Amino acid sequence: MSDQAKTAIGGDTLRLRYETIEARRRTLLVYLGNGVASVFLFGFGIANLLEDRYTLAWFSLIHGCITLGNILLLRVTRNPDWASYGFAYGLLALFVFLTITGGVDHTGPLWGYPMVAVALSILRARLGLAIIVAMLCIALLLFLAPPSFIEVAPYSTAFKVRYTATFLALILFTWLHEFARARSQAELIRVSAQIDRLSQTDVLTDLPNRRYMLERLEAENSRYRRHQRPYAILYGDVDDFKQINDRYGHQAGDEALCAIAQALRANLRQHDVVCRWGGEEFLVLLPETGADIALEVAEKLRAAIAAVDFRPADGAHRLTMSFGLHTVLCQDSVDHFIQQADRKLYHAKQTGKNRAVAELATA
Ligand SMILES: Nc1nc2c(ncn2[C@@H]2O[C@H](COP(=O)(O)OP(=O)(O)OP(=O)(O)O)[C@@H](O)[C@H]2O)c(=O)[nH]1
Repeated sequence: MSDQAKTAIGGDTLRLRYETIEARRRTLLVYLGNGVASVFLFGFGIANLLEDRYTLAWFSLIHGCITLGNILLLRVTRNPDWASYGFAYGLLALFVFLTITGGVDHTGPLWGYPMVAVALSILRARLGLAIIVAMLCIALLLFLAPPSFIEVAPYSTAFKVRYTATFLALILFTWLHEFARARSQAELIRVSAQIDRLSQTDVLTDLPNRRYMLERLEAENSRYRRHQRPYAILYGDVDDFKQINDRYGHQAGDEALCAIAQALRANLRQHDVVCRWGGEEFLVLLPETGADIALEVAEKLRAAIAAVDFRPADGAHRLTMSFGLHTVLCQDSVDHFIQQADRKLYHAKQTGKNRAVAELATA
């Protein structure tokens, strides 16, 4: 298949689709994560205020404001990345604070565990893992810091050792999970792209098939509705193809179709699309092309097919092809335009074959 068709049919489209879904999922999670964090932080803040724990209270309330700010930022920028950075900062700051003060009855660092899950589901995998590793490093530094440098809640040595070990295990399993998930996701995209490509490709000629062409035609037709830029459809049919099958066999017929497909592809621009429409019929879409150029292209293709050096087993056969071409200059359905091209093709067959017909006689 041509490079042009490969990029269109290949994994890029699927990857793009996947990234759009992923961006939507992240936006939703950033809203949700910041929303839940705001509720918790304001709740903690008020509870701590009522119990006269002012440092904890103000810290919670300030970070509650930061998470609310993240929600506003996301609404304004529509970019989940900025709000994610704000959220990552909030998580880290909250973790540092809870570890230093010990929270309620020295249970503060335990909030690190749910934070791991939250960081991974809301932040991108790489940023999420970086935040988790940063949390562990911060916890270690605070556990080891001399009291003269910073006063940290008095955790027992047994707690520090077990906390570090369990946090390390959590990081390891989280990383393994993330690694396996990323790999299977990449594989899924690859296989889906392959299936997508196969479902839109003609097995014999490796050209795009009718299904793919119909999608492209619909897209081109909607573009016409928006911008009124003309486009052209060439309907090509190999002349006396039955004779090739009858004289040289079906295999030679298949080879002729492949040679024709190659010649058509080689004589079109990068953004034109050619497909095997069915049997010995081919359809060409010429985007943003007026009637004069379309006729020139049809003539060029006709001449290119006539010049194909096709030599079946014990003989030589001159391949020729007839074309009906229709330039879209008004709004109607794709089916209607194909029918118009088909009528002109019929006329080309009736008037001697090996020709391109752009207009039907009005008389
Ligand atoms: N080898 C081969 N033959 C095919 C394939 N698809 C369709 N055909 C044959 O193509 C032939 C088309 O014959 P017709 O519709 O009579 O057309 P034609 O002989 O080209 O005559 P005109 O269109 O009037 O020039 C039929 O014999 C089909 O069996 C294919 O994939 N491989």
